[in-house]
Amino acid sequence: MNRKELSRKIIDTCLEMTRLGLNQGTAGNVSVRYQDGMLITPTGTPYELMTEDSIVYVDKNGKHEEGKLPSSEWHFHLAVYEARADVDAVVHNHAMNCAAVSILEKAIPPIHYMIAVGGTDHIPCVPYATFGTHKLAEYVKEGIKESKAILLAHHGLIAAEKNLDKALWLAHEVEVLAEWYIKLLSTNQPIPLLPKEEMAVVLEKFKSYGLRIEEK
Ligand SMILES: C[C@H](O)[C@@H](O)[C@@H](O)C(=O)COP(=O)(O)O
Ligand SMILES: [Zn+2]
Repeated sequence: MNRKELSRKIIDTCLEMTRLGLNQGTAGNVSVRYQDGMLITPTGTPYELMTEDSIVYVDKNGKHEEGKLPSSEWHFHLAVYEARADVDAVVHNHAMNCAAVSILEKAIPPIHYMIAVGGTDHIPCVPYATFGTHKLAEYVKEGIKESKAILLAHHGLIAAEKNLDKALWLAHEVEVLAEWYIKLLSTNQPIPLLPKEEMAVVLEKFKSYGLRIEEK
């Protein structure tokens, strides 16, 4: 895809993220790896007002093109691309249930085998740091090596995948897991978890299982 097509795809992903109920207002941001850096949504801009020209190129050193302001979270988007050569798209949101679990500063444990979507047996939660900081990017860089989906304490979710469709799919799956977890916590009952051995089996199976769509 050329830059214009990728920019359109970024905006469509943002709009779909809101349509799926995974975000609200101007929260969240989306990027794709591009040349030696990335294309990313602009800061503080309602998704429905974005055009292809609004999308900002940021190089691998964090230098952005003139006349445009990238998302305040450009540090952690770059950090994801540095940490993982296997992902080319990043979605960040403040989805209701993911944010709720992140406020508890909890990882989502193996309540259901779909927890394996991130590539490990839980969805980690990285420590809190102020939005838009190097500190937050440092935490993200470590966390994302463990799992393609991570919670940011007192903030929200990051999902990284090979393309935007897959990253959004992952974000949606994790929001469902987070909703189940919040419901389970509210029962005040002990929560049975899948054993490590079973999660190892599922994780192995997931290596050859994936979303069978290629991005258009
Ligand atoms: C304050 C921001 O909303 C922050 O939470 C950031 O993480 C976010 O989600 C949206 O910021 P940008 O509009 O700068 O991408
Ligand atoms: Zn945010």
